[in-house]
Amino acid sequence: MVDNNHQVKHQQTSPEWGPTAWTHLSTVRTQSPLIQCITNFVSMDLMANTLLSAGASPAMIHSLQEIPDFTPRAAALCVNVGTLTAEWLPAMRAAAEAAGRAGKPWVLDPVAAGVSGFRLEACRELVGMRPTVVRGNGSEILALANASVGPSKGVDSSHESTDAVEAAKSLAKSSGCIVAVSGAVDFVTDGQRVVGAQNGVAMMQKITATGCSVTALIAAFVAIDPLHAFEATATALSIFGIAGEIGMDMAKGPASLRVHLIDSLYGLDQDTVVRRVNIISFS
Ligand SMILES: Nc1ncnc2c1ncn2[C@@H]1O[C@H](COP(=O)(O)OP(=O)(O)OP(=O)(O)O)[C@@H](O)[C@H]1O
Ligand SMILES: Cc1ncsc1CCO
Ligand SMILES: [Mg+2]
Repeated sequence: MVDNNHQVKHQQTSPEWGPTAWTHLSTVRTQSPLIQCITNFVSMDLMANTLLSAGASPAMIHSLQEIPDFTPRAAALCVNVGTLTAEWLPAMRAAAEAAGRAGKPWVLDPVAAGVSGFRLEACRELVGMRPTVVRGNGSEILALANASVGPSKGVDSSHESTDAVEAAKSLAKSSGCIVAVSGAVDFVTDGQRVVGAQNGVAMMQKITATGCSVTALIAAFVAIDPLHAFEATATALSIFGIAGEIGMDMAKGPASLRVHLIDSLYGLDQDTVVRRVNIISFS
């Protein structure tokens, strides 16, 4: 499907993705799903504001003591290991378990999965608890799929997303999760099907926590369409990318893109979404 020169073969476009993406976004706006986020200190602000501007309701609630009461009431859970410590891991486990028991979807962001044995083991344990979706950058998905700690740039990717498509497929097959790899093309796979969302701008990589934030947006989309997690993951990635594209027209650099991205996500209308969604199938 993707050869060594990163040339994608057997592409197929589907006219249904635009209307599906609009249905997902407008349903998030009308239902305003409550999304529990256990996330890193860097991403809390952008993640919460991304969810709010999309119409969802974020709650950064991470204490172990509150999980039994709170997690079953959330529409979905987002777990992000960006600033992981041994003290935070029990809350992540407990929330994942509580979401699973309540039948609520949950999404894992395996930030910097390959930088240490501690982090890799924690991520692999969480993947074993069967998140609905795992979303990482190329290096993170490769580290998880290969169970390898290796030289890396930390939280940033040193791989293209195309480098990790086969790893994503094998991780999806072995875990039973939907796996998404972000980058110039955001790939989504269930182990069989692969689609690529081709929206977004490169400058989004220069804003910390855009990846974390799109993972939370995936949680919101999956919350309102849990039976179609594959599709909801692809449309969330595409919508976030479109917000970045429109935001970029007004931005002077990363700081102003961060502001305009949020404003653009808030202001997206049906015509713009249907016209700009660029998701293709590889089969
Ligand atoms: N070259 C690119 N062109 C277009 N969009 C991109 C590009 N690189 C990244 N993006 C977009 O930027 C967002 C973040 O993706 P990225 O792969 O940088 O995540 P990440 O490394 O996990 O980020 P972080 O850890 O800072 O949250 C995604 O929406 C992705 O589609
Ligand atoms: C920069 C950074 N360090 C730990 S988490 C995080 C946010 C992007 O993943
Ligand atoms: Mg990340």
